[in-house]
Amino acid sequence: MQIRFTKMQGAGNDFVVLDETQGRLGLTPAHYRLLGDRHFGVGADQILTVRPSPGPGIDFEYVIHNADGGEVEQCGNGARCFARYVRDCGLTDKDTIRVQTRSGVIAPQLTPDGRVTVDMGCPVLEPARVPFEASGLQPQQQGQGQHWPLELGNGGPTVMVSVVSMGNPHAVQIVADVDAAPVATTGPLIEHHPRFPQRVNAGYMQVVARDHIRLRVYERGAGETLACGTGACAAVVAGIRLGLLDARVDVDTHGGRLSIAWGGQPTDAVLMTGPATFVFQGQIELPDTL
Ligand SMILES: N[C@H](CCC[C@H](N)C(=O)O)C(=O)O
Repeated sequence: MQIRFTKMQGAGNDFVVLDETQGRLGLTPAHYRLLGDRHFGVGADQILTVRPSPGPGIDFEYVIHNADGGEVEQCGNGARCFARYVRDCGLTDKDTIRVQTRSGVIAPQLTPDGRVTVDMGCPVLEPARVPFEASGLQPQQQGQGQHWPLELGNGGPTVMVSVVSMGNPHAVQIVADVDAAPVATTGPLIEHHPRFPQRVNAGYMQVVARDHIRLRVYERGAGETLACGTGACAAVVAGIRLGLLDARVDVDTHGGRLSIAWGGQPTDAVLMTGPATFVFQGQIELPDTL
């Protein structure tokens, strides 16, 4: 079957965007893996699918699959590209759209400077709802936040992580220098750690100032990406709760800068602002069955 797609990127986190507003494509996890494959397919960190509104007050449905083919709850950089896509393709003329995701409704807003601001909703801070199995662990309390000891097994190190969900799970650790952080070795160990029954995105945050961090993320189902929007949100929420950051923070990633704002209360929404860029359109021949 021939599939038309649009390639987009947000701060270097790259996506294949599929349009199912006129009907379902009927893809399987193996199809999503092939689309994400950088040698045998198009290549992307995630595959984003646009679907029609599921009901009143909602403009679209937004479905996200990681490069490993698994469907996930949320993707922040993808939300900005989603908004850019539906506007540029004429699927909407709104500046602010309401989008149903697996983890709730988010509201991307196209801004005059060409960036996109997304109300990402409220963070989830209770460990059990991240989900993180904390039984038998004693956290180190710091400010309003906690550092949880995570033994990486096989004689590996014990790292201290803060756990936050933005609809998807994040484990954030503070490092002195992100460039020296062992992302490639400890990232997979954290992603697959048994205390995260849904696996987890592993964030490495260097605090530069109270309004500026550097961040790398080893993403669940995709490996290290050039930027992670929900990871930036989770890192800023963790840093504010630990008393290390103020309410507005610039997050520098290898792919570009994201700006995050959070008021500090669990009922406050996290606002993420960043770029959303069209790269190219194309079509690909996929096997009918995979
Ligand atoms: N890998 C993530 C999904 C994509 C998140 C990231 N690309 C973003 O911009 O938020 C997960 O499995 O939860």
